[in-house]
Amino acid sequence: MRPTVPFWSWAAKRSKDAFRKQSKIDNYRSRAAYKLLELNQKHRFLKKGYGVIDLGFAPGSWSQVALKAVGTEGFVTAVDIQNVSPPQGVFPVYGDMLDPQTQTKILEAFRQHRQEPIKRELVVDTVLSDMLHSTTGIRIRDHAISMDLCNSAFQLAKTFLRPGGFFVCKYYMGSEEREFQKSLMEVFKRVYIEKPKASIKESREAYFVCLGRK
Ligand SMILES: C[S@@+](CC[C@H](N)C(=O)[O-])C[C@H]1O[C@@H](n2cnc3c(N)ncnc32)[C@H](O)[C@@H]1O
Repeated sequence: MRPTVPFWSWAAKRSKDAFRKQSKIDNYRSRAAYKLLELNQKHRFLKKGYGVIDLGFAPGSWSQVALKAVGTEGFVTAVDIQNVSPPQGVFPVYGDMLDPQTQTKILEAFRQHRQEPIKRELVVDTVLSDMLHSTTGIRIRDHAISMDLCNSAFQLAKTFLRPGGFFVCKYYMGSEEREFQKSLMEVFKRVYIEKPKASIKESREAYFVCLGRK
């Protein structure tokens, strides 16, 4: 019988395959869904009616989780460099987040998709980034590319987030993370580093969870 505690609190003790199997049962596009579910259960950055930008959405399990959490009154705009169909109800923007033009594309997408006054279009509640490049195995290089992705997500968060808003950002551990964390702390009231249970222990990924944009 399924225990009543959250799935990820017992699955991690079994095997990483437990998350993959469960994602098939729960109809998530990948096991990454459980990372977001766990982070959100702890920090509550996805709520009914929220507007969310999901960076690096493909294949789409974070968008699925976000869409369910925000409901029909909220919206999810999802960005990826890959041309993957998003989950139904999620509005896609295709582009490279390292290209400054992509931010303009996102703004355009808001204009087309949301028929509201321009003032509202610039304000979202939560920016998620699960972006990661194909890692090379060379730690310094993988860390440097990841920090570039984090910085592009942070720039976007500063442009689009309302005061009090939230920013969740995956990074590949390395020497520049402290400096990046300091920049986050200038913009957000609280900044946490998290390693959710569905994240493979040996992997060097972790997440900044930033609460309360100043
Ligand atoms: C780990 S996957 C994200 C998984 C996703 N959160 C989910 O739940 O299905 C990382 C994604 O980041 C995207 N990505 C990597 N570099 C990018 C870039 N420069 N611009 C936009 N997306 C990028 C990749 O294409 C990939 O789809």
